[in-house]
Amino acid sequence: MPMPSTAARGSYTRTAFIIGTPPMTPSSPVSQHRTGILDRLLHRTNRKQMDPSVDALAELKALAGIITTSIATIEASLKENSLAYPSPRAVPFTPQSESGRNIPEVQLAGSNIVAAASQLISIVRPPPLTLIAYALQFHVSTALRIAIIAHTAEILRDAGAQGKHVQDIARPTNIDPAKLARVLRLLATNHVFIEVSPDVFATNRLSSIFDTGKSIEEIMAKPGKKYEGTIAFGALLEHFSDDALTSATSLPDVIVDPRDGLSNEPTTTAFNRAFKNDLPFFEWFDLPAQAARMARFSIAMDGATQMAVPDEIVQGFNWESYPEGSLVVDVGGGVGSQCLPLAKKYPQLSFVIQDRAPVIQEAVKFWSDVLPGHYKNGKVSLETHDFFTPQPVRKVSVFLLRMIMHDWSEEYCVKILRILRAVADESTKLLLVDNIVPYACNETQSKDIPGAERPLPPPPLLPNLGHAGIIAYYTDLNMMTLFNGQERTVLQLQALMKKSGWKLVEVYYGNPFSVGQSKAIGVPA
Ligand SMILES: C[S@@+](CC[C@H](N)C(=O)[O-])C[C@H]1O[C@@H](n2cnc3c(N)ncnc32)[C@H](O)[C@@H]1O
Repeated sequence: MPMPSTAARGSYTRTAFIIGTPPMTPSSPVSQHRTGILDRLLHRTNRKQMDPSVDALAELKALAGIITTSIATIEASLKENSLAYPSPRAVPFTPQSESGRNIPEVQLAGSNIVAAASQLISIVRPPPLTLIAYALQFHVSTALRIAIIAHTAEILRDAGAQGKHVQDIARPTNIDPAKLARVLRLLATNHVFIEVSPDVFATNRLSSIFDTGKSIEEIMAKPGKKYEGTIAFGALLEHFSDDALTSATSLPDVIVDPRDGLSNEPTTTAFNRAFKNDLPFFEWFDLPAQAARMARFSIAMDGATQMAVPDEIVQGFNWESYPEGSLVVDVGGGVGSQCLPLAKKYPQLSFVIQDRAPVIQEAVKFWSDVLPGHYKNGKVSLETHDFFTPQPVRKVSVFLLRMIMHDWSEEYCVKILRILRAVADESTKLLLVDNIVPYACNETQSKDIPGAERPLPPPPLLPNLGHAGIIAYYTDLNMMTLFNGQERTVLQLQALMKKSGWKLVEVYYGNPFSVGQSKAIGVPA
């Protein structure tokens, strides 16, 4: 057995020191025991490293090669399209200013780079540090929320590249400047904001995303109305870093609970445990005490739509084939923001947007504002409807359900889909828009479903493109946390449709960075 190197032992000792454990002395029994464990671990590692098929340097070179080739692809494609790649310092972020990044081959090359770079980091950084960084990642989430509720992006908007001293950033909200500086420094270290000089921060492309465009005076004058009338991506980030993060802290306890861990009910979730209630998440939103959260969530869903690749909802489905008067029913449609690009691009379509009463109230405001003509002339109807009760609309061309299946466990999804199947005509299509999560390994069982087979990325990248698609795996656990729901694989979607009287006929994954916009198309079985 080869012995562990002293360098390796040294790095372990240094790590122990960093995380607050007393440094080990070679003579102490505790240190001998720990070193023994470490030795065994290292022996295993060394054995693996001696395996000729696991050559870390070759892997690093292959990953670096993928990055270099991908950058060359981006450069050539941008030149051909006479577009620029958005600089991380170009502010503000707008979906329109992303045209360079949105060219399909640039997206693909970009996703290869993200996958390769994060895989490369996982090889290069000492393993204990990588795991510590993962375990402490929740601080990035809390720091984001603090920066948002301190209105930092708005305060820094006009300061440009020079930035502002943290004393001035903290003043409007009376936050302790020393604490805010530490929060912003963590974010700047993650490339959100720039620390221009000690304690002086400037906004950048990433932080400008949660700038509402309002003045700090306007925000402070109307507390609780910050997101009204804006592209409110901050509302989405706040939902994640508040409702979801608080709930997620209870997930480990719920999973090991002998009763709740085996339940798929929407009332036994980590969210229920963390917020001490037994209501499904959306019913809890209806409580008067949660009105602000509920309003924030509706706005968040709209923000998610507006920041997505423009018109992603339009892609991967044959909308243009539907004649005048064809009816799209958006089931659990929220305020209906995903129907807006469809209504604009396909004026022949009519829409019924169904949701719970409080959401429909928000939807009335939304449509009166964004497309009042459609709302007044009945091209868009807004309807309070519980999707667990019989569907009132007939002669439906498309049942659209975006980010609905992922909120529910299988039993509930089957109920929702059977109700729609009961009123479907032969030509009715079921359009499920959600994340479709690939396995982290190669999978060939779904290859006969049109659109499901995808080219494998170049080795040694993971078959699911690793970090390039990580958000779907985060949202999968988010769904488990809040609803006992889940993001599904293509095979799981196929099974779901089969159980509820539909047949999965086509899948569209969308662009490699797509979030929640993949499509599974069903027809009556
Ligand atoms: C994740 S949001 C998606 C909203 C919208 N489809 C979108 O993509 O923006 C889920 C929606 O389901 C709605 N919902 C939850 N339970 C419902 C029910 N029983 N009947 C109708 N809508 C419901 C919620 O109010 C919420 O608007």
